[in-house]
Amino acid sequence: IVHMAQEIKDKSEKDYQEVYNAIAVKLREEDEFDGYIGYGPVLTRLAWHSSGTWDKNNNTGGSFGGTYQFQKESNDPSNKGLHNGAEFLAPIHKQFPWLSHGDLYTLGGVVAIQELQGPVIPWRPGRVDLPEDMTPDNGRLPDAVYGADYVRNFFKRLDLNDQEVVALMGAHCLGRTHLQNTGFDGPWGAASNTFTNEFFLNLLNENWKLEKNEAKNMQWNSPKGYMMLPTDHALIEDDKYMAYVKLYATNNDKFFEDFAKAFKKLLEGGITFPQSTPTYRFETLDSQGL
Ligand code: HEM
Ligand SMILES: CCOC(=O)c1cnc2ccccc2c1N
Repeated sequence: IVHMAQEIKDKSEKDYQEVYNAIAVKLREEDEFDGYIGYGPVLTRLAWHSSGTWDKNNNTGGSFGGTYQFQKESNDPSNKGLHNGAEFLAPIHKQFPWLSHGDLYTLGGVVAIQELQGPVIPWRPGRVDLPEDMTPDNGRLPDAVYGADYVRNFFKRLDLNDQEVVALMGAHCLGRTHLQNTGFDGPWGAASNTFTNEFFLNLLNENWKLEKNEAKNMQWNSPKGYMMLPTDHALIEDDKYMAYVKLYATNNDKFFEDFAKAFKKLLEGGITFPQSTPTYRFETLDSQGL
């Protein structure tokens, strides 16, 4: 299967910046969601989950077709809680009906990272909605209970290497686990809505203890009230991953640079863009003085 992005001839950078701003203003205004964490983290996870179904071996799934809009995908147990992000974006789709669902879900993640003071994520439009029968099967997203070998093997399907995997996992600086969504919980003074390299500093500096949580899942907890999933902790159990954890803990610019590249690659997996498709680097509200 080839997913050729369509050339959007009648929309300019200004039009897409207008969509960016509409999402960003709504994000700024609706700040009370999830105990004042806001919608940034769940929008980031929605962009990742709508892209993370891709299988490079047969080019099925991925962000192109916007199939998260169909219940077969949004009801995947792996997607529990993400309806909050989709409901947040629904009015944006009404306001800009010309934007495909795939472009909407991925753009939502770009706005979230940038408005939470993360790096600029270059983004290209042209994803085309696919019919419901093209929705990938459930079960393509990763479980949290396994170790480094599982993580490495899982991300091979998304064509992502060790360095890209560690950079991407840095997005776990945002938001929190919710027991009713995934069976993981956290004593949550630590939940953050600012994009930093803190995830890597925590991994290296906290005193982690493996404990069974209220849902009978094992997770790593620290006396200061932080938590890590087993797949998070795996990054300091494996020498190759550990090297990148140390790099990003000590070099925030390098983390931002590598995260931006890897997140773009994740959001574009499986898509062929025509030469003529522009790459947009959006302004944040702050940088526009808005
Ligand atoms: C091995 C790979 C991964 C696993 C097993 C994993 C697992 C999880 C789990 C269990 C949660 C808690 C969800 C909840 O309870 O509501 C979570 C949250 C989150 N994940 Fe991941 N994740 C992975 C990779 C990623 C990647 C690659 C990104 C983005 C680049 C990401 C972004 C997020 C964000 C932003 C949240 C917070 C969501 C919120 O606060 O509602 N994760 N993840
Ligand atoms: C920087 C403080 O946050 C963390 O160390 C951290 C670690 N793993 C997570 C895994 C899933 C969701 C949120 C997570 C999270 N917020």
